[in-house]
Amino acid sequence: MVYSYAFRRHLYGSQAPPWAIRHHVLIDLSCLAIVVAVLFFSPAAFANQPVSHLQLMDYHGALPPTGDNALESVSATPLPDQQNINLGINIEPVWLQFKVEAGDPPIVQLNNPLIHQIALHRYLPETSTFSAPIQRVAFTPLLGDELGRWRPVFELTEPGTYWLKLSSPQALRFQLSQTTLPQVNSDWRGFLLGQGLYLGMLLGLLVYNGVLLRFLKNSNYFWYLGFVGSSAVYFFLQKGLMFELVPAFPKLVNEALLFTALSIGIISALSFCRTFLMLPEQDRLMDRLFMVFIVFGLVCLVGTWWLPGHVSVKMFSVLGLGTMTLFCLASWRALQRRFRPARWLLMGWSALIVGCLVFILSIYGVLPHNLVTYYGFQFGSALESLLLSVALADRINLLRRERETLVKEKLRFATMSVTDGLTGLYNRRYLNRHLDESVQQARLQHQPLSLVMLDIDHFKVFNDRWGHLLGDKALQHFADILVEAVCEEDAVCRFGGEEFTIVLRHQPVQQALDVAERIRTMLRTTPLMTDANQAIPLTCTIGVVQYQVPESAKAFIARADSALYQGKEGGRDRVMSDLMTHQGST
Ligand SMILES: Nc1nc2c(ncn2[C@@H]2O[C@H](COP(=O)(O)OP(=O)(O)OP(=O)(O)O)[C@@H](O)[C@H]2O)c(=O)[nH]1
Repeated sequence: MVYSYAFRRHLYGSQAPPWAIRHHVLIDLSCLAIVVAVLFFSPAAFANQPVSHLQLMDYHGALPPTGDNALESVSATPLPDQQNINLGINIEPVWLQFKVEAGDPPIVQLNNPLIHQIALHRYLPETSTFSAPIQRVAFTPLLGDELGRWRPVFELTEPGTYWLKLSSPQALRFQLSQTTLPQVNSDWRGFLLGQGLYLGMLLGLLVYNGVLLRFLKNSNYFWYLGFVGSSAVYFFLQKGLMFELVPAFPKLVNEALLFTALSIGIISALSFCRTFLMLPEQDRLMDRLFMVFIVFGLVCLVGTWWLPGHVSVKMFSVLGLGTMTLFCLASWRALQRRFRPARWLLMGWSALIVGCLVFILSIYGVLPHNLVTYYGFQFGSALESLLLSVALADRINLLRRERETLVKEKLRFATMSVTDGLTGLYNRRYLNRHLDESVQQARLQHQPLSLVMLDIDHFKVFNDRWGHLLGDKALQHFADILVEAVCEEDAVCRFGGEEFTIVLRHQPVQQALDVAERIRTMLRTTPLMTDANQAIPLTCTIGVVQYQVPESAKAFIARADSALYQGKEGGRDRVMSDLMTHQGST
């Protein structure tokens, strides 16, 4: 809704037409209704019942307390939310106590595979002591034939009081529920299917954008791949899938790898955003902040292998929150600069933030605990990866369009630089270049080359009598006749003032004389028509010469000019060459 409002402002400014407001309000309300419906009516994440009488024990020893009054000696606090447990970060072991009653479902499972140490003991009332740690249920792992015992699932057949020890440098957030074995397996299949879909989608994006990187060689794609690849690795490790492949994989290494993937992901995302929004060129302040966070990300990357887990968690929380804020701020500022593809970026990061928020709010019980909220972060990440891919495509499109416009502009300027503004013919600059090339070609290929130089007669008198504006029209009229009289490959140029030239490649002087005569006759028989429909006769004098090796282009022009001059001297309205004279009627 916020974006809808922002885009409305962006699209229409302050003068949004009423229909646009109605139309956006409708979209806003529909979005809100869909989000609320999905959040509240999606299937429950784990349709299992919580364990009963769950209490947090005020005891932090490594082993359960012993002695006659072992249970009574430790004070206990019932947890406010028996289903979704959030005990935060704890450096010392945490002990929980719960009860299993006759008739309860036999399986107790804890749905966080990353907790370093989980030990479950049954209280033995006869001796006032605790049993040895209870073995986890063995499952057939996804790959291989061996049985794995890495999942925190216990089969508790005997009613009684149980003590659960948890120690982990990560935040202790989980659900502890009672269920049946078929339900555990069904949940697990659903979970694996979801993870498979997520990882499959990311893999598709990786391959697709990897191919684009290969062809487009654009650094944005490199950072995008870094980000999506790290997200895939992060969730693979965070959801405990590594233990599915290698049940004995050390938890500490899993955790360090998880944070490594997270920092590489954040560094890639920061670099992606930086190059995507062209911050070094467009937003220096944001660019500096991004650089600070990239350095911080590197520090976290190294630190995670050396620092205690709970310190890493805090550092990454600051890094994550700071980065998210920066993304939104930089994208917003880019939108203000009217950089359109930034909207995809803004939507992508927002999807991740919203996903994250939904997840956190469900932990605190504000939102219901169901599939959407439990996997909110992952949903957000999937949506974000998709939107960023769209953002890349949009940006590449924009760049391509910009490049096409540049090429067109370049072509337009190149054409303008060799075109005469009044007549649309080639100008003197073009003539010089073209004649040089033609002379070279004529020399090398031993081909004839002719030059025709034309000048409107008594043009000064024409201007004086009819004015310069009509004089301009007369020049355009003459230019039209020249273009009509010659072939496309013959270069017709305005030499300057009322003087024109035609370069006739591969043509000897005899043919050039025919062309010249044709022009002279056409001009004579096609007077200039004024707006008042008055016919004004025009004539021209033409000098024609054939190239003679080894003269220069300059000397070639000078000879044509001289032939023209002779024609003027001879009485005008005629074609002259240094070989022969064609005199027309006057
Ligand atoms: N209207 C108009 N006049 C131009 C343009 N360029 C040059 N002229 C005019 O063309 C005239 C050329 O005059 P001259 O060089 O004396 O030649 P002329 O009057 O045609 O006499 P001859 O060439 O000897 O027949 C000048 O009056 C220029 O002002 C132009 O772009 N538009």
